[in-house]
Amino acid sequence: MTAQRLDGVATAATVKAELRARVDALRGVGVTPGLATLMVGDDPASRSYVSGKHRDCDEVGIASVRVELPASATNADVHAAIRDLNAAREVTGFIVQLPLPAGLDEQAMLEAIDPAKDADGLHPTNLGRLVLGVQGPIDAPLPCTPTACVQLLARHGVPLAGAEVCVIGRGLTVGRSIGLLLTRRGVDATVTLTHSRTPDLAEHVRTADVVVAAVGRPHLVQPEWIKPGAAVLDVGITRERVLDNGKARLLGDVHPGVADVAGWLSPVPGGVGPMTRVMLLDNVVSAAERALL
Ligand SMILES: Nc1nc2c(c(=O)[nH]1)N[C@@H](CN(C=O)c1ccc(C(=O)N[C@@H](CCC(=O)O)C(=O)O)cc1)CN2
Repeated sequence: MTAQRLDGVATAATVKAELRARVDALRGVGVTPGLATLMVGDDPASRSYVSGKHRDCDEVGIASVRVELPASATNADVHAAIRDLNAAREVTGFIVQLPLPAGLDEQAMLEAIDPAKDADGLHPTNLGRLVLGVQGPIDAPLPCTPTACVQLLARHGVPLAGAEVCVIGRGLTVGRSIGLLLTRRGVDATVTLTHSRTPDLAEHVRTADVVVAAVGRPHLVQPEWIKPGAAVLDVGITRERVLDNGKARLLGDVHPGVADVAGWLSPVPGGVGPMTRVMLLDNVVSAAERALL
């Protein structure tokens, strides 16, 4: 079997076209959605992700503002920048790019963001709404990578109702919240959350109809772990230095041989990553729409 590709680039292009129409409608009533990014330090991967977010904004007509602080910034400096963004009228939503340099209190920064402007959906109030199952006419911001995973599966027709999902990884941006989305009414999957200390990890994966690998350990998930025909989402990205051409090779958490067993597989690059970026735009546009209600 050769798995069907869960194509994040093509699906993101479809979502961007939908977002462009929503942005045009907002502009029609005098509202321009605006995203700000706050980056501290000079991590090359973070810099490239942040640049991608601004390019995406340009493509769909969202205004964007880039705020940068040096790696030497203190907790007080970052708090001050967050306060400014909370107050900035032209900023509909913003993110603090993670990870922050060592010594900065990541949790305190996320909590300092105005929940109404939390474009990442990682503020405790918004995660709490997800736990409580609060759903309004326009959802509160949802965490971007988990929604990216659900959308990528749903838009490729992967059945989720009644599916057994095994999530590997308990990190903030994916593992801790994806189960809440997958078990929502209307999605109706059954979720097992595993992590690097789970004994017999392979046994949990073997019974899953859908596997979400988000641990950041290259090629951890082996072909013989996968139930034939299962859908496999590769969320991990590790940069391996390739010195010949100076470029880094990107490795996912899933061994390439999984493509011979799985029914669907998201590639790295080109799978969940591009979808994560459009889900961020969706949160920004939704925040502007919510403000009009
Ligand atoms: N504030 C946040 N910080 C971080 C998040 C997040 O959701 N919010 N997630 C990751 C990084 N990230 C977004 O910020 C992100 C990572 C990767 C991609 C992506 O498109 N990857 C490409 C490969 C690009 C490359 O590395 O060359 C792909 O998979 O095709 C988008 C967003 C941690 N920080």
